[in-house]
Amino acid sequence: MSSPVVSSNTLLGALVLFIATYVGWRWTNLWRFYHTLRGDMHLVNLRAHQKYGPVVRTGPNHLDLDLPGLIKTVYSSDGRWRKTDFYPPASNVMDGRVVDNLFSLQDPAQHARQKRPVAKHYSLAGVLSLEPYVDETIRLLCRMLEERYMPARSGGDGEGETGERFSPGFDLGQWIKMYTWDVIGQITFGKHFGYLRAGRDFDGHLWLSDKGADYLASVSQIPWLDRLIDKNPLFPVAGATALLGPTLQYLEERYAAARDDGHHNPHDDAAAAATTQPPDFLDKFLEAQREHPDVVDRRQVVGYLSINMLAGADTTAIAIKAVLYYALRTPGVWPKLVTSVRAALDDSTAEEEAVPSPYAELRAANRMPYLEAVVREALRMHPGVAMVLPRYVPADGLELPGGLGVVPPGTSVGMNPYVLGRNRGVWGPDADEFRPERWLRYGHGHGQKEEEEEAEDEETEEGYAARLRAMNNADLTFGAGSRVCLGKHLGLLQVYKVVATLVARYDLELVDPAKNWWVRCAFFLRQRGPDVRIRRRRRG
Ligand code: HEM
Repeated sequence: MSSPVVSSNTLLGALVLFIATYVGWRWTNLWRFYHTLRGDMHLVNLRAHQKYGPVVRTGPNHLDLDLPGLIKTVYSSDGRWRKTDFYPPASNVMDGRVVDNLFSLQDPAQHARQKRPVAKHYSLAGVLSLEPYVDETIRLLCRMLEERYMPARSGGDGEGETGERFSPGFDLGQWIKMYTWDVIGQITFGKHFGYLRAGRDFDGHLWLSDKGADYLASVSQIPWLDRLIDKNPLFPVAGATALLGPTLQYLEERYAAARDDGHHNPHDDAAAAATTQPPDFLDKFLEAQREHPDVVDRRQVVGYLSINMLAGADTTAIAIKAVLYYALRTPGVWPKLVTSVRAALDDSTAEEEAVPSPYAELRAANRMPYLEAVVREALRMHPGVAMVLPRYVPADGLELPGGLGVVPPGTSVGMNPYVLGRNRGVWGPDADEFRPERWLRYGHGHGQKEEEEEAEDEETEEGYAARLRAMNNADLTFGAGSRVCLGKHLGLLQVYKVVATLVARYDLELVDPAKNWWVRCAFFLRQRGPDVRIRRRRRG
């Protein structure tokens, strides 16, 4: 649905209608600030919609919408729906100057200019070139888990064919977080940060990234606060900028290495021939600097690097943890996932040092439809980003459906992926249930609502395509339009490969299936856990 052209008189009338219609009045941005500090904004948004309907006022100039039909309008690619002042706090300060990044930029022209030199590196083809880095990190994750929780095979103690018991319980989620951070270090700088090897957050950076998210999510509700704190030119108090510390350090190291011996510089033919490592993101960004000197300077390279850290590691960890948590605790799902993944993969995946087949091969051939369904369902139930993604209404206003009125230009409107994921109009009365089958074709061996419905309830191909389209159209997990997530392919590659590897190699169970996990919404919907027990896969 596109926005209608509205005359100024109509707009005045619309404004009155607007004021009269909306419930859930909020005269100050402070309550959003408060709930962001509390970490329950996703639930507050959801309950508000359950109580007041699809349009809720959440501040003097803010409207929160639960209208999937408007996603294509509000998150369009036409450059008219600008990101609001919510975003600039995510910029960093370097050498006393504010450095914008692809996430924080508001101006569409500047954003397009900054995105052009690097977009191809985040395409599926670009990301596949980084797959060896992901594989290497998955191997390291497995090695560390085995050393710590599955020491040498004992055999013959009556505990099954491999003779192995389940380990004591531990927080697998923390290992997943260390895995995604090490992947980001590896693909960005060609070097793990070292969390997996250390088995802990040895430099406090993972903790710092959580605190950075807490800071950003809350000051972004009252953006001038950030200008007093992080962006204060006189007395800066590090906010988002603190996250840049390790990035700058690695950047300096890599600049120095490139200067000293040309190591791993893809433009140095001798060095390129001597290394089997594919170029990492820093190589690619430095190449962008050479190719587009008018757009990319050294600060810009830091902007690109910082976004990988800021947007790429925690979101991916959240997704993987959600997949494991929901699949393990929902009756019937884990055994089905295990059967389908193990059937699709070569048995050698369970062996030492192995990771599943190339990502493109697995997904293109749709060899693991149930894993695909589980991932999509986990992202619906627990999206990595669970706050409203706000945009300014452009000059011609926004007509709401169902006679709800016209929203005046300049109003901040947006939708929350978490709320959209529970919209009963799209997902049905079981929207709160984790049911991967909803992503599959009913009646084809894996997709029926109830087993007994299978025979009479075969879904046609067209029917399934239409249903899938409706679900895809309501999905804001990765944002949409010109500001859609740049790292979607990269994130999903990491999710699929690590989950498939864990399922293929190990038996897993939750320590306490009845226990709900700890969740906190600070833009990212981060969790603690899942706490699991693990053992090597049993044969037979
Ligand atoms: C499963 C993992 C991920 C999820 C769920 C996710 C989610 C999102 C969402 C919802 C947005 C839109 C935010 C908005 O409109 O306010 C976004 C933007 C973005 N994401 Fe991701 N993300 C993931 C992984 C990644 C990775 C791995 C990277 C890069 C290494 C990345 C880089 C970005 C960037 C650069 C943007 C801003 C795009 C722009 O405005 O042009 N993301 N992400």
